Amino acid sequence: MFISMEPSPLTDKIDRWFGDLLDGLRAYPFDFPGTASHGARKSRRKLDAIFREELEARKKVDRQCDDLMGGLMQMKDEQGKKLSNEEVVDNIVSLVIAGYESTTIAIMWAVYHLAKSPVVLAKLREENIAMSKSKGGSTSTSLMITHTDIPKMKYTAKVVEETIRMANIAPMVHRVANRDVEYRGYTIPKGWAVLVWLRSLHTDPNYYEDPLSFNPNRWDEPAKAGTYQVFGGGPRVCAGNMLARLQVTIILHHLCVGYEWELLNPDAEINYLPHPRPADGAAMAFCKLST
Ligand code: HEM
Repeated sequence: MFISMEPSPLTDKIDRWFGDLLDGLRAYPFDFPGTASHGARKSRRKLDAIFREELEARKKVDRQCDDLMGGLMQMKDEQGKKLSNEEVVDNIVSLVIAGYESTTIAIMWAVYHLAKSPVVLAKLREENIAMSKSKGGSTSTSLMITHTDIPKMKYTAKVVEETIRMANIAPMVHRVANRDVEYRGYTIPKGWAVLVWLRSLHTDPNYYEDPLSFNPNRWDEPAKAGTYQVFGGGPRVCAGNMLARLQVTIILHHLCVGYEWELLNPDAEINYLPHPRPADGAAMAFCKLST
């Protein structure tokens, strides 16, 4: 998908290097052997080398592939200028981390919460089966949903939003104070790095009643201004936020119309860094829904 590689021992290594990179992203930035940050930098260099080698090989024989690297190689700005090698590689690494891991985790949490919330799942299934039938599908056969169907799936949208709130996939964002800022009697001096702890916003009972319960109905009303920043905010707000919502919606449609599932370890411990996920990776058993 990213560079059209078949699964191999090398792709396993690439997976591990991306894992190291993620570990370092949310760790203290201490760059000496044994730290997560040091490991992340080493793995980043290995990823760069692999992607650069592939890029140069493609350029040498003018090979065009229908994958992310191929798309980035073709991109031009308004002046017709293409991306440099470094920009192609940086974009691949960023998109895997920002756009692939994040959505995968959102989908995992959606399925996790639904497994624990049969009433919500039943309501979600009802809406999605009705949508499927209206398009000529049967109770257990989902059809392709399109951009005209999605705005009609009001309950599904609430399930997606509640999943993303609860998941806190990006528990914090990084900022630098561009002026002295007074906050609750403290001064944050200009130039200081700041961690904005988004997770605490989304789990604050002042803003979300019973914040740790999975309750899509809370989205009957929009969140209070400034209290919902799952995709960050300002000019650097997540570039893929609508795509992420779309991906979770589509996969939930197909899963809830066609399948049922259960968590194998519903009480598994949750790890919060670098991304929140159950310690067992959310092991589940799926089976096709009987008609
Ligand atoms: C549920 C899934 C996702 C979550 C929770 C998420 C969250 C975030 C957050 C919190 C930021 C930082 C924003 C800030 O600093 O204010 C961000 C940045 C970004 N995200 Fe996402 N994201 C998701 C999916 C995606 C997808 C699917 C893509 C693209 C395919 C994507 C691309 C990006 C990019 C390119 C940035 C950097 C934007 C910039 O610095 O200008 N994200 N995301």
